[in-house]
Amino acid sequence: EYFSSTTGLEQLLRTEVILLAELQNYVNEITEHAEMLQSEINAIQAEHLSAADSIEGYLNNPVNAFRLIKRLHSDWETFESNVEQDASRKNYLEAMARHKENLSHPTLEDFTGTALAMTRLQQTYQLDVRELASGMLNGVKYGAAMSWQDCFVLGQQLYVMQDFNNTVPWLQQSMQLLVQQSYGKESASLDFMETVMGYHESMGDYQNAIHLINHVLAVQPEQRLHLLETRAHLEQLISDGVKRGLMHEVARSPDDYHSSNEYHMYQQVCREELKPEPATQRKLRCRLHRGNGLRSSYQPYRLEELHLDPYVIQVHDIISAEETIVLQQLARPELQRSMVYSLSNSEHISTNFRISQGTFFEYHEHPIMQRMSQHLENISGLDMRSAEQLQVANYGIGGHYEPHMDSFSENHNYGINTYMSTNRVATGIYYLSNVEAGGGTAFPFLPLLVEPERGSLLFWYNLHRSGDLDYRTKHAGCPVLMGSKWIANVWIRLSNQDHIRPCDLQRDHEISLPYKDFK
Ligand SMILES: O=C(O)CCC(=O)C(=O)O
Ligand SMILES: [Fe+2]
Repeated sequence: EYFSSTTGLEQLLRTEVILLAELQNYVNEITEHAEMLQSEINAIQAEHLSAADSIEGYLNNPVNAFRLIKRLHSDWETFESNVEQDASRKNYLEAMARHKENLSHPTLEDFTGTALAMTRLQQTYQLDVRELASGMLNGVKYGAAMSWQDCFVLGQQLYVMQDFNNTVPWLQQSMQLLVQQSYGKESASLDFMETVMGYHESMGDYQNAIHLINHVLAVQPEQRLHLLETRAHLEQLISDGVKRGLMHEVARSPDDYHSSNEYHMYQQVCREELKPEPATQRKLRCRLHRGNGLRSSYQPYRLEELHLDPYVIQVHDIISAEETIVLQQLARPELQRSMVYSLSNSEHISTNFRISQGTFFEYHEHPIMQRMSQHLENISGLDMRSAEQLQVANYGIGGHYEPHMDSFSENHNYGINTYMSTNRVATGIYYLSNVEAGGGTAFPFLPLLVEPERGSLLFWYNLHRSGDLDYRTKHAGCPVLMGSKWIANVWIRLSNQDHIRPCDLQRDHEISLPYKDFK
């Protein structure tokens, strides 16, 4: 699977390099062949030119007579067998068949995933389709523009995925680009345009369907008479005010999580439209923290409070840039599509609400990992023997993790009885990269956005002191708009932590209950 991380895309780029070389090879071969045939043509034409002066005189020459007969008797046959034996086409197709077997190729799921990622980015960051298609983001040119075909194929894929709300703007964008660009006038292009017209028609976008018909008719008025009828029909629908078609029919069902207030707030936090109140921020401090005295040989930590209740901190410059790169390199070959635990069927599944790739390590596998664990112990005082394995994860463009709790719900079945059968009291996220745009960690209820900062650690408690879930700590990874996001997750279990974070006899969980079923 390629769309869920940047490392997957690197493989696809390598595939394309090889395919490109193969096609170049084919073009070189046919060019060489064509050049050889051209020189034969030129030579024979030169003969004819000299014959044209005096045909009789030319043919009276026995050498010329011999050469003409020889050419027609054998040379032309040679040309034919030459063309027949030209293996370049066959070689190319065979090579391509081999490449299809051996090289990385995106699947339909990748294609669907990447189309979905585009609309996710568009919606979360409220991007203008026109700007996005022109290769601009927030007024900055970031890459090549999309062609009208690119926009159409994206629209078509969204149509297939029945995301009709998002289909329309992409089809319309493709229309707009089409009328600006010069387009092919050959029949195949016009056929394609008719197909595109059909999409507009079934969406109920009659105006644009007519627009396309006019384009096609301007080029081939006689051959495409059937379009006159379609156009008259569409014009009638418009003048009757008929609003039919998929774009008028589908409204997203209101119980979809993506229409909820909570999801809306999450997206606002990702866009930095929703921020903590100045009054709560004023109480926050930055300080140097010596750690809990366990390993005083470390430099004091540069600790920044991000929220007091629930307690969320970011500790800056804990691991070096070089160390973050080492961790990425160790993880790269092991990455797998990230899974989430499904309560309903008690197994790990891949879903669209978490799109990233990840892998797990034991802390003793590498000294950097061991130090990461020690730092967390030093900063929080928690017993790291109760930590889960280190999870390194990578998010590609559009990769995200929708709002969720890291702690397990009250009715979670832990199975066998070890430290793993207690809840996740705290979470630590080491950021192993910066992210060029988007990709922050969002807490919609606080409402807080933490920007990934290479080498820093984000830490918070998921549970109240009573051990109850603190629903305010619901959080998410905003979609990566530009760049590649690397993190390392540490989940610390409640087992053995009593001496550090004594549980409260008063249940202090009421304060977060309103967020439990926030919709
Ligand atoms: O990517 C992020 O910023 C958050 C990741 C996260 O919440 C998780 O992996 O549980
Ligand atoms: Fe999480």
